[in-house]
Amino acid sequence: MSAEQHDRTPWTRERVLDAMRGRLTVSCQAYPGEPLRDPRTTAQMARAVVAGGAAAVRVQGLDDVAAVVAAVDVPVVGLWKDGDGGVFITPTLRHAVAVADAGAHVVALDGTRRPRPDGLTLAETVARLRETTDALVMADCGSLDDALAAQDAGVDLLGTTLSGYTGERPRTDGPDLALVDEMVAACTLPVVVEGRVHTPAQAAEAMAHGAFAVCVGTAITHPTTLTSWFVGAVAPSA
Ligand SMILES: CC(=O)N[C@H](C=O)[C@@H](O)[C@H](O)[C@H](O)COP(=O)(O)O
Repeated sequence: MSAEQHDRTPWTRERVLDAMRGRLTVSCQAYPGEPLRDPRTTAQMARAVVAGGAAAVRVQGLDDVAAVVAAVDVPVVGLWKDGDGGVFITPTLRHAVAVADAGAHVVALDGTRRPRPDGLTLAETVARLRETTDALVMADCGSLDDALAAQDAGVDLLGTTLSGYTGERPRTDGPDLALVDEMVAACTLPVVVEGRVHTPAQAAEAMAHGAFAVCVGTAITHPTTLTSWFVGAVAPSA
């Protein structure tokens, strides 16, 4: 089906989970000031990764979420990054509602135990969000304690997204498979392995560790970083 011929079947909770289960989600993000930072470009990138077999896409920013929802027929995991330190991934209820209103099928938000800027708990945020939307909620976690608390708070999916970025876990070279093991053993919710999955072998390893799905960003959609890897290899001292 082309992007012009949209499948209008609603993305129910079960349909979203079925689409993502055991498959690859690709994060399509360009950061402020970067050459590819444009919702139209993000939508083209999303179409490109779906053409390659991505089962879902993860997208940052309200305009980008809306553009991508209109461009592809796979679930869109939306988020709104605000700030660059502390709690910055969809940090407040207001951000989460806006992401859902932009059309995201899954709202990804900070799923850590840190205080949120609006003073709400994660449980309060999830409960209030559910009053306005049927979108699923993905908690971006940085540790097992985050994941257990997020599960208690009522989210639908747990991500390892923030492992290595909150001070609770080391920033491993590849995905934090030790955390994956802990989360798969201790949590009942689906675990999305996200963060520093840089090779197909690492993605396969994450699945073998019990991941519900794997989400890859940089290694597929961030050419500036990819280029720097090669630059460093070709001319290590440049
Ligand atoms: C920590 C943080 O801000 N993570 C962000 C979350 O949306 C993105 O910058 C990452 O690109 C995404 O999680 C995918 O991870 P990776 O690009 O490592 O495959």
